[in-house]
Amino acid sequence: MIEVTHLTKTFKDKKRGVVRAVDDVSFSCEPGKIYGLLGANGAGKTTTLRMIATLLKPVEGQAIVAGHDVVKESALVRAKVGFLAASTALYGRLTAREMITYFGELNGMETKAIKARIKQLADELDMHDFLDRRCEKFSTGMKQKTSIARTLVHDPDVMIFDEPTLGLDVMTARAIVRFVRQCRDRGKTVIYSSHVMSEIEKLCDKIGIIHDGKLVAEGTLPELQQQFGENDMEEIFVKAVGGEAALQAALEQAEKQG
Ligand SMILES: Nc1ncnc2c1ncn2[C@@H]1O[C@H](COP(=O)(O)OP(=O)(O)OP(=O)(O)O)[C@@H](O)[C@H]1O
Repeated sequence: MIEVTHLTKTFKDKKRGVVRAVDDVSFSCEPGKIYGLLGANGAGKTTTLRMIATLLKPVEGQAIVAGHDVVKESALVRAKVGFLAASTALYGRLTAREMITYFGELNGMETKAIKARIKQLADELDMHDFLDRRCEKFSTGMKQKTSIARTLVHDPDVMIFDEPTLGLDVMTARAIVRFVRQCRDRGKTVIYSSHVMSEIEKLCDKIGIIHDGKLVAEGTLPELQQQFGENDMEEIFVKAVGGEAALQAALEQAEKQG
């Protein structure tokens, strides 16, 4: 279970002054459900997820993850969370199996449990062909699958995926979406961030639209369709963020920041 209340994060930026990257965001996600966080570049998705995963401290508000406070009980939260970030890195000289094993050991797992878990992950993510090859020669898709496996080797209750299909071909993206669905079906609490509308639409039980640090709309797909009087997720999204001009302005701002 994840319960986020009034979560806020500010950054001091030389050019822009104080940036409210995440501004009074509240939402919750139950076990066996996928919460989709949808937002344009710079909307505040990664900052929100980094706070939930204990990598950043909120300036206000609270996040309770698997029963523990992310600030006061960060070690307990970390043991229960797997966070796949865009920056999740691999050591090129290790094979995928060595890499996953290493992270299993870091998580205090026993050899037998690691072996069984690698087999399960390799089956689910279709990794057997490259498990014993070095990561340095991997395609983007192979790297991403290995990153997912090493992030989730300890089979955490809470799984956070930050734009997991970014830059992947259709087949690899589909394999990853299928895998995320399996995690949900096994009772995991899943947060999935993306700016790919179709993925969010198909995958998520509840959708939160984040814009300029604020959660501007939330609901199941039918609820959002009813609220905005639109069937198409893209139209819902554009309406929720205040129209095309507001979206364009936010994207230009994000581009300037690089
Ligand atoms: N360390 C930082 N210092 C200053 N500003 C930051 C920092 N990290 C994030 N920001 C700013 O906070 C805002 C939200 O960024 P964030 O990375 O959370 O957005 P995002 O929705 O994940 O975007 P993207 O899809 O581009 O990854 C942006 O304005 C960004 O420039």
